[in-house]
Amino acid sequence: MLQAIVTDIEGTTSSLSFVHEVLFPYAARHIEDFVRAHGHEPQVRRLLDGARELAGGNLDDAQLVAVLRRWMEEDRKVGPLKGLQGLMWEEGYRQGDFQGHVYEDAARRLREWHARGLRLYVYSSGSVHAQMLLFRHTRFGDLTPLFRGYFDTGIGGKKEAASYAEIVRELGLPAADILFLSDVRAELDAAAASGLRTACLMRGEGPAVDPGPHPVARSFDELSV
Ligand SMILES: CSCCC(=O)C(=O)COP(=O)(O)O
Ligand SMILES: [Mg+2]
Repeated sequence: MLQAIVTDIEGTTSSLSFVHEVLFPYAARHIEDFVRAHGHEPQVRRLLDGARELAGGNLDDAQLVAVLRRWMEEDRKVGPLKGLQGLMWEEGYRQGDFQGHVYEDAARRLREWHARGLRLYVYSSGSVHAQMLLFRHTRFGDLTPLFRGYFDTGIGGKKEAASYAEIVRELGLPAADILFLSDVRAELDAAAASGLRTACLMRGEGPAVDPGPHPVARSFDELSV
């Protein structure tokens, strides 16, 4: 029996264009000022040090900013970058520069599934902080009360079966009672390898994906839940 749903964000609950045309450019524009203004704060310093270590060099902050901008262009899913992006987006949400994009069908079905007692979780490469900000500031209001928990790459990469095995362990449910939703075939393959049910969201944005053996839905309305 289905007991829990774990959902991806970009391309699944939310549009690719919001992430790539609003969030990423906002962070790229603000990174330099952000590092100058907040680089001395322990949380930001830790993330910058983590990025410097990953970059493998003895870089000063200006060089590091250039590396972080390149990583954003390459859509690198690395923890320190994702952590810094979340902190920068916080200001954007607070100032009303943008709202978190969530498809209408996703907001409605998440509410319905929550009311039916299904346990809902998020698993995204964006930091947990960034995930909560997005769902807190939507045109449908604050959706964060719908979710029991949030996972980011701290638990492992989204294309690795071990990450889903760890999520199953944390949820304390049989893997077969958990449905994972994503628009990325490799993520769905990894979840299926750990025994989760899967469904591939194909919302018609971006290049068409080969869903392989995964059931396909064009919106949350087409999911058999
Ligand atoms: C958490 S909001 C921003 C999404 C993001 O930064 C990202 O990299 C998208 O990753 P996803 O795993 O949701 O495809
Ligand atoms: Mg996605």
